Amino acid sequence: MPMLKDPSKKYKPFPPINLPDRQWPSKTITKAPRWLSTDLRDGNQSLVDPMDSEQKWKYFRMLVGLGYKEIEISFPSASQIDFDYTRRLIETPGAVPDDVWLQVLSPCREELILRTVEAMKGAKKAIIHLYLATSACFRDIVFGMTEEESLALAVKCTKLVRSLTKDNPEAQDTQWAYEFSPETFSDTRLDYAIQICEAVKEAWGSSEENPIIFNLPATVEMATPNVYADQIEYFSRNISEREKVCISLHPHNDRGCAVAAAELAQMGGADRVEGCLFGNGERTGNVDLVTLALNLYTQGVNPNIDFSDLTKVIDVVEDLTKIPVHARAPYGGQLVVCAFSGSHQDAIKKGFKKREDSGVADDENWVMPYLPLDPADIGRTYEAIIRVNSQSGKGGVAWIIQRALELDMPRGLQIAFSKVVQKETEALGRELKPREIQALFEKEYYLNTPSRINLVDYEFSTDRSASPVPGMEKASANPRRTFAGIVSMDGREYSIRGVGNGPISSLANALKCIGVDLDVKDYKEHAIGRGRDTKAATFIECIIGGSNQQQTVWGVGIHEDTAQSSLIAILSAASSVVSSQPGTPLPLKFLENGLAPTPLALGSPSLKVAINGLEAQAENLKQCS
Ligand SMILES: CC(=O)SCCNC(=O)CCNC(=O)[C@H](O)C(C)(C)COP(=O)(O)OP(=O)(O)OC[C@H]1O[C@@H](n2cnc3c(N)ncnc32)[C@H](O)[C@@H]1OP(=O)(O)O
Ligand SMILES: CC(C)C(=O)C(=O)O
Repeated sequence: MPMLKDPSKKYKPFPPINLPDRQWPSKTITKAPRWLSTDLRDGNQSLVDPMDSEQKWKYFRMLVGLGYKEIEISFPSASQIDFDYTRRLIETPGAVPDDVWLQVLSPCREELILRTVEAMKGAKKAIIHLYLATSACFRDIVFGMTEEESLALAVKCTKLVRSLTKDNPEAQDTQWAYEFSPETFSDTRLDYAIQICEAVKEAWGSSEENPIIFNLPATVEMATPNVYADQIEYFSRNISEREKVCISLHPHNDRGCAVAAAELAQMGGADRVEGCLFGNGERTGNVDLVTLALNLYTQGVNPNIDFSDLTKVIDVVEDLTKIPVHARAPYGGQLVVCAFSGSHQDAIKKGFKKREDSGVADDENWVMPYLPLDPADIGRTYEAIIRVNSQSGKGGVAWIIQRALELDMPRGLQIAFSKVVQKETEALGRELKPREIQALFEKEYYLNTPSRINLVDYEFSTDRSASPVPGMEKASANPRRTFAGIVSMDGREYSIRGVGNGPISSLANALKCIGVDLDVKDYKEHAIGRGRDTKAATFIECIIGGSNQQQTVWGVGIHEDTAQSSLIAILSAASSVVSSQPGTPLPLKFLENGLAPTPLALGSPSLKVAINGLEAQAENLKQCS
């Protein structure tokens, strides 16, 4: 049957709560609640294959390590596995830290309560948790009980627990606490929920030091989160001896709003939250404890749970539950601290740069586009933050090169190299990993890969008498440099010579001897590292081709010596020219015959050479051998 055109006959809207003076909307959460992890009970009971004792043991250790102090470990009357596991925890010395409460669940059935309490014998701190559904729907359909009958059963079972625990002279080594859940609370007539809890409180005998826990579950999430907040505030304002009561939340996620419901309901007065890591649990799950904790953290509130190594937590949870954490799960998802798209990457890169430049300490003032949390705080690396596919732009690519090689690429090089990356991602039809991008960069600019053209030997000489510009008198202000050296290209060696007003231009001019006609347009350098290990990184932008078909070519050089780094950058650009242009290098017969032929004269004059004038150009041609 298709979806109904008019669903209003089948589904009724949840009635609003009459609480005109509600206070919670103007409250903020300023401290962490008491947390109860029910991963090993509600989480476990909803797994295809519930955990065995060994797996529960491992999970428990992780929860303790994360900082949980109240852990619902089992439903001991359900299975021998759960019973034995409970015993093992209690009987193994040191397994349960002194400040951790073990909680176990039982229905309101005498024989099951007896078994449950028996399972907890000898525990240091034990919470016995009984549940009984109180909504009309459950009372009618499941139990066939009136409100009065349900109340009487809850009181009777509470008294039984009391007699077996805190009133039992033989059980005085244990510190007992009691939790009662009017299951389906959020669908229960509110005054009845309060009435049954009052009766249970009376039966248990609560105190301020050890308050009774009323766990008020949204067993099935049926309304918007504000309704749950109203229900909790109403309960909190109307239950007697509020100081002797701990109000606990247990939201399920049927409408996808469990986190919001838990947060608003804390504003409504709740003290404690029950849930599971990554929202495991019945159907759509219990409320996600990771999200709740890290939501608090990003508001500057310490959640008292340590998710510094969230990836490890994910590994353990996935391994034991056999349920993968969704790639987009808040905080934990594989994709949530990373950006693929160009404008996001650009903003994040600028954000990190600004943060670095401002010198702000790691634990201070997080202001970052697109990232509500510093990924480093939950153990995530930069590799996870920016990932590159065909949707990415220059910013993301530059970020990866910056992190991998410490190179601060000039904008023009970023644009040029991101086109190379784009081509590769499109050709492969997939994301490129940082290592692949680094390798592509090194190959493209001949870093760590043999360059087509290499310097074998060279020297510079300075001619202070020569005027760089014909007719200029004061030549010594701008001395001319001559590069003379041997380069190897594709296994052959050539002697080349060139004149310019600096090392870069003289080498660039000398390269004309082997048919590489490039003009230096821009030059940038910066230091890499500090102290003795400092290196220089040089980026040179060159122009090739005649005025009609000019192209930009980039060269990159890295060397301990700044001058060498510049020369390497020129050779890197020259190698790209040689590789990209058919017909280059020049036919060897020209080279072997000495002077370079016409193609040299056709290239556009370099800026430097233009200043030097045609005379220098002619001189360069003469230098080639
Ligand atoms: C919302 C929650 O998550 S509640 C926790 C749910 N977790 C589990 O159920 C996991 C463990 N459960 C089990 O192992 C079993 O269901 C047991 C041991 C509790 C009971 O097993 P069984 O006796 O075989 O009964 P069954 O599984 O069919 O449960 C239904 C019975 O429990 C009753 N029941 C359900 N909830 C409660 C309750 N809170 N108090 C008393 N009785 C209850 C039902 O009315 C029904 O009784 P009926 O058979 O007289 O009609
Ligand atoms: C036992 C109760 C607390 C429960 O799991 C629920 O209502 O979802």
